[in-house]
Amino acid sequence: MVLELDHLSKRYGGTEALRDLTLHVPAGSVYGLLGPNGSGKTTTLGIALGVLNPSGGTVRWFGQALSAGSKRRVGALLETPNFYPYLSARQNLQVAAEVKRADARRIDEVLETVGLLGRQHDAFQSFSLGMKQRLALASTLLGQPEVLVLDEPTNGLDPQGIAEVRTLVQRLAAEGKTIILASHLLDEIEKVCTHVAVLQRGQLRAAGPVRDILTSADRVVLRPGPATTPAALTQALARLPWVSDVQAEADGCLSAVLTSEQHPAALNEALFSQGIILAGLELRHRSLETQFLALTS
Ligand SMILES: Nc1ncnc2c1ncn2[C@@H]1O[C@H](COP(=O)(O)OP(=O)(O)OP(=O)(O)O)[C@@H](O)[C@H]1O
Repeated sequence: MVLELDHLSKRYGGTEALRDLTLHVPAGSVYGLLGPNGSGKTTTLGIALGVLNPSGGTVRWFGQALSAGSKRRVGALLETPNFYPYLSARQNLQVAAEVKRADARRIDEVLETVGLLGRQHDAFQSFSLGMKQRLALASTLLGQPEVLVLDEPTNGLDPQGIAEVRTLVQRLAAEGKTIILASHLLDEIEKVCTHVAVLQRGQLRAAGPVRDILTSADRVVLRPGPATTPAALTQALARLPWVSDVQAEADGCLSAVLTSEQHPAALNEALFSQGIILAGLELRHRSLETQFLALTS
């Protein structure tokens, strides 16, 4: 595991910002921390990075307690950092390289990575918010971190800026970096993350691969044919181990959840072989919003 947070708690006076939070980030994952404002994402990242002290619990990076050595392997972007408005992108990175004691010869490479090589001589103040955010990422990349920690990296960006930052995150992940990303946007988590932890009021609601947490709950709605009673259909469904959570719907219909490998057509076939003829079969996608609300309600 790249990062192991175990039983973290955090109190700010009377506010309990985190309660018994345990989450483990596998190497190579793009790990999303998803939750509404105030759910404890920033607090979690702050504790992980050692800028906030937890009230309880432990933080381990690469299997060890946080140290100067492990900090060097982690790059963080918690808020848009201050660059010099009149200096160019390149000049700002030169300053950053000096502050971080990073190799200034890597400036071309990081500018290329974030797609700003062509704008390297333009003043920071002329940049769009998305470009500013990409320059911030470039600055973080100067230290060649293995892990990137990003807090709401697309906040305040227009759709194009959002798309640029997302593409960049995906590109960095493809290069093998582990990325930990806090966001209140489901859509963002679904588009870029492999794993997600859902936080609500400082508590973990669910965690695991995005596919399991956010998209496994599509339901199939079955309308029995004229010769089939709902009871017979229920019995037939009970014989299929890959069908779960059968529920009655309006108009004598039933709905159920299939394991992710199974296609609705296979269900139709399996029921037909038991002598059940359906008058209708329809896949009902639960919107991510509905799933998120269900997780956090
Ligand atoms: N310095 C502080 N003093 C007191 N309370 C705080 C402090 N920082 C955070 N909190 C509280 O802790 C809780 C979690 O806040 P946190 O910023 O971690 O949430 P978040 O999910 O990152 O939300 P946001 O996206 O709004 O930053 C909130 O109730 C917040 O008001």
